[in-house]
Amino acid sequence: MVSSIPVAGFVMPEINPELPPGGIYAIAVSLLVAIVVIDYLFTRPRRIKNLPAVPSRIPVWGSLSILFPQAKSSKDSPCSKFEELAQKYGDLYQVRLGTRNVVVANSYDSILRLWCYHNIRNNNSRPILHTFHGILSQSKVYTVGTTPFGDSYLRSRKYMSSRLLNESSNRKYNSTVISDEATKLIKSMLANAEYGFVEVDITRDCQYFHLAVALILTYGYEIDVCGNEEDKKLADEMIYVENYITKIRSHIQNVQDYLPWIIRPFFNLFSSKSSISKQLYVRRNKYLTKFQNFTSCNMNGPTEYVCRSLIYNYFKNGDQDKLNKDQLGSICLTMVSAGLDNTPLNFQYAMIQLSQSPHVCKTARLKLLECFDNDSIQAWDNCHVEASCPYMVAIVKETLRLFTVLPMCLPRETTRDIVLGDAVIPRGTTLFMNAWAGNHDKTRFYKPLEFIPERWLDPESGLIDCNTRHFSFGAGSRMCLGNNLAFKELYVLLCKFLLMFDISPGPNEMETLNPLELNQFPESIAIEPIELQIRYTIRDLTLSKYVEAVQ
Ligand code: HEM
Repeated sequence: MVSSIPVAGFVMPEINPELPPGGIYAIAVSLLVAIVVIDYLFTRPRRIKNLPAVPSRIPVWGSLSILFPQAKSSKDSPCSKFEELAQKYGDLYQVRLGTRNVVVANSYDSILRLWCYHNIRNNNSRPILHTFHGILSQSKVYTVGTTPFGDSYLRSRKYMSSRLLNESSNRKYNSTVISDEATKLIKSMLANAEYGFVEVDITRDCQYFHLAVALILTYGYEIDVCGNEEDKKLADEMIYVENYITKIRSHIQNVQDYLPWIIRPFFNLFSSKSSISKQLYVRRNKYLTKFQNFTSCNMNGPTEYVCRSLIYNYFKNGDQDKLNKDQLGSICLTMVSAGLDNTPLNFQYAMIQLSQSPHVCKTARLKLLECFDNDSIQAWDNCHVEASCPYMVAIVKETLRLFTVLPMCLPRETTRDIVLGDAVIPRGTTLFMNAWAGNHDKTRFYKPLEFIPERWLDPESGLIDCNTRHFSFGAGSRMCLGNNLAFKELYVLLCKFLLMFDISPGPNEMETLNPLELNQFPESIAIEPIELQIRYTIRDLTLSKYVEAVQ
């Protein structure tokens, strides 16, 4: 309603603050129409023909509610929500998340179709995400796993694989380091054992173990968390910072990554991520520089560990033409962050399962000892050389499958068109692997939520059945590069723990063994079980005396 007030010879219109209800509706409807039109013209991603689509009724937003608000229970975790949608739309479908059209694979077969076979080279990039690549990584040096496809990525991956992780000579050396560090971990448990047992949640000790291995291989730096208070503080700082960064960089937690750039500042206003991440990056740089300086200072009088380290050999061999300093930095970053949570969390979950499965422990021990003439000391000293016990390999595989520490894997981006039946998934499309759904696919895994190591063994030969796989390390051309190292760490730890201890439930009551229900952070990228103590009782006194005497 407009009235008139005479001012100095002319008439000014006055807006009546009390708009009639019709006016408010008119404004609301115009706004809505504007949003729909803008969405239609600018932000709506193009749907892929002939591929089932989850209906998207909310402009700009689409189905982002799958990732937001934050999950409170296992049912709200994104992998469960995506799996639920698969019951209606099939195991492979497209879903609109903000401005992105994401293709999600939710079964064993659909993951193989999209990540392996002839598509193996067509989906080998990572999407650029605003929170991680824009805000968190201010130095623009990413881990190998988060670097988009290109020359830099290829060089880093190749160098890391050949010089550090996968060639037979470094695999042999890595196994020796793993064995020594596993022995140190168990020695510290023996030292803490009162009345012949110790009750502990092993995750933190296992993080120290993994960190020690990673620092020796990368820098030749020997961290001593048991004997040196400064080193312990340093290890705790690294574990805290790396865990925090992993949590806030998640591709399934940051809805702003999927929204138009114009809306993002609004989300950032209510989020302290930006300022926290700046502090975390300063803290991370501090320890990375410390290790780099350590190796540089020891170039002229190197210890054996320094001599075998990645950094020492990079400078000694003059590899600057193969890899520039940023790419080397990217590998170092990967080494200190990748696996720091994943490996220990898997190991703790294996211990949770074994504490409830005395028959599995008994069989495992018998089978392991059989490989070493029933001599526990020989088994202790040599179990790292080769993964020669199929039953132990089966336990590791079953843990990785059932636990699925990264239930939504890491996101991918297609680098070429992918043809799937009548559908063409265009280049540049984001793909999500629901690894949880693939690893618990009933059509492939009998009783998928039960811990059955035998499922990995050929019933006739007793050897590992190579026709089945799991997706906990991802799949295809960007599959986890550290899978051999992580596997060996789990294998050696498992062998040594089973040789040394009887593993039984601790004081905590376990209401469930379902990893999703044990998870403290259902919305997070990784499954982190609530703290659970397990009882480790020394079973072989001769062996424990032998290990205590090891220098
Ligand atoms: C149990 C422990 C671990 C698990 C479950 C795990 C899992 C994963 C997963 C799911 C991916 C994404 C794969 C894909 O997109 O298909 C990945 C990537 C990667 N992981 Fe691991 N990881 C573990 C330990 C490690 C360790 C110890 C290292 C390094 C020493 C490592 C290095 C990498 C690298 C470099 C990539 C990126 C590969 C690429 O993008 O080319 N991981 N990991």
